[in-house]
Amino acid sequence: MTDQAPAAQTDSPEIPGKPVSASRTTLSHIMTHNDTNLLGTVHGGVIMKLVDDAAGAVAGRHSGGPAVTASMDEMAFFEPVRVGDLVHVKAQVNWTGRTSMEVGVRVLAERWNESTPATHVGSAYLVFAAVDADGKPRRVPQVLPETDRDRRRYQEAQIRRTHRLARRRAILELREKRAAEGFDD
Ligand SMILES: CC(=O)SCCNC(=O)CCNC(=O)[C@H](O)C(C)(C)COP(=O)(O)OP(=O)(O)OC[C@H]1O[C@@H](n2cnc3c(N)ncnc32)[C@H](O)[C@@H]1OP(=O)(O)O
Repeated sequence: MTDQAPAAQTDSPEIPGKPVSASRTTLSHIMTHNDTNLLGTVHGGVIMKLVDDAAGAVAGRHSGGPAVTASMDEMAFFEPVRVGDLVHVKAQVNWTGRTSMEVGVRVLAERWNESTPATHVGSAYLVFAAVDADGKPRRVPQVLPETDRDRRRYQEAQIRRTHRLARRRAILELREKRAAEGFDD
């Protein structure tokens, strides 16, 4: 079940859809001692910055202009990243709404000077809103999934979207109810 049909599909036929592959991007970076936390492994915040950078590039490419991070959820770290790891941050648009896009990101790490298989060290889902020159949301092209994997990711993103909206609505309703009961918290 979805909360709505993507608006690009229904009320903005003048914007042609774009395939997932048109904006898919990989950002790669070698981790150094500047990137470590107090435990000596790479700081999660350093990885999150790369994730936001890669996702922002994808959102800008897909929407054809500026896009801002609206939310980042389900950032998961599976394995520690170490100094000397070559980190690849792979990002693609999973889903589009009227003015927002969900970008899925996979983080892989391999030793910078060894040809061993890369390890999947993290994943994240971010929502970006495309904005105009005044910072107001603007319409985005509908994303066109091309492979079975793209289609699965699109369907999973719709489920996350439904849950994000339901969670936001439930919290707003609770706050309104408490305010009506006289709570000032
Ligand atoms: C790349 C960077 O580093 S940017 C820096 C960090 N980010 C920012 O500064 C963004 C600050 N926030 C904002 O400017 C605004 O809140 C915006 C543009 C994200 C949203 O503006 P609003 O006036 O709330 O617009 P609106 O409610 O229409 O939301 C726009 C779209 O974003 C989606 N959205 C807004 N907030 C969220 C959220 N917290 N989580 C998920 N989606 C969201 C909406 O569902 C809507 O999508 P749709 O049109 O596809 O249905």
